[in-house]
Amino acid sequence: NETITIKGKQFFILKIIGRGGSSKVYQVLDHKKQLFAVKYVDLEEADAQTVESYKNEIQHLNHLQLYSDQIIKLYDYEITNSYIYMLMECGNLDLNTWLRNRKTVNPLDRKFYWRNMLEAVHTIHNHGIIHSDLKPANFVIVNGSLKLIDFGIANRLQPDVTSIMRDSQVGTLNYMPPEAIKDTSSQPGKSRSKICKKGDVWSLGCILYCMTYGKTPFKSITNQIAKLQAIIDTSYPIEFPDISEKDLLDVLKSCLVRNPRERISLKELLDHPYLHHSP
Ligand SMILES: CN1CCC(Oc2ccc(-c3[nH]nc4cccc(OCC5CCCCC5)c34)cc2)CC1
Repeated sequence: NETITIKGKQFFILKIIGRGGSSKVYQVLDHKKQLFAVKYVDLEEADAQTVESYKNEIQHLNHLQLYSDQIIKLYDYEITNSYIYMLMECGNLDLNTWLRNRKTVNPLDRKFYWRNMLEAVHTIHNHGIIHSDLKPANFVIVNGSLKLIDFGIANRLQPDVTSIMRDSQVGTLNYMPPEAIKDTSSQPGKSRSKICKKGDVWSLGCILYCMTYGKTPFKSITNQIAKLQAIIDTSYPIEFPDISEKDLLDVLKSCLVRNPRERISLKELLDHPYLHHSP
């Protein structure tokens, strides 16, 4: 069986969890049979800017360990000119897979997971990080609670079409905020518009919408251009079928406001009755 050595410690590969363009995530065991996730990044093809973005993500992940349990644990890492190894906490399941496997989400799980997501994103915002590409695949369930596994800082290494991380929802538009689509200031391609924290609130709202209604607000529009148009079209109404949890309905309507200035803030979401009142 294959092994990986990080800072002199040997790990036994159990299986591959996911793979991207030049990155792979393995489930491994150490000599004490403790389970870990190891993220491997091949830097041979990476340009200096990409290497820099990975180092930046690792520095932030390493620093934010101290601030919240809802950030995935990073135990150690090894960076050379040709590869990166990150030794991380291993979860049971990513939220995207978990959502895909179930029709409905029970209200208690939904509220608990919402609290976890808010805490994780509040933590990165407090340290000046705006994810700007939040989706269920960025969260993993570890012993029943959700943890954020990446900050959207590291460039998406050019995914070779064959092994694109199919479960990681790379490139989905279903969680994209209107202002990111309309934002003409950022030059096309490379730099996603990280214009403001409210964009992450819209994406989180789309995740909660999916946990409430079983699909994201614009899921039914399959044509990508039509989908982008609907997201920015204020005359295209987002449907909010009536539900018994009125606080939840208010959270959804407050997150999915197209004007970022009128959209609820993360701070207000943390104080919202949905998190504090029983059912
Ligand atoms: C489809 N199948 C996949 C494996 C398994 O789900 C996961 C298990 C562990 C994890 C994980 N833990 N720590 C992790 C630390 C970093 C990255 C991680 O994943 C990355 C990427 C893997 C593909 C799905 C999106 C996240 C990490 C994540 C998914 C069961 C479902």
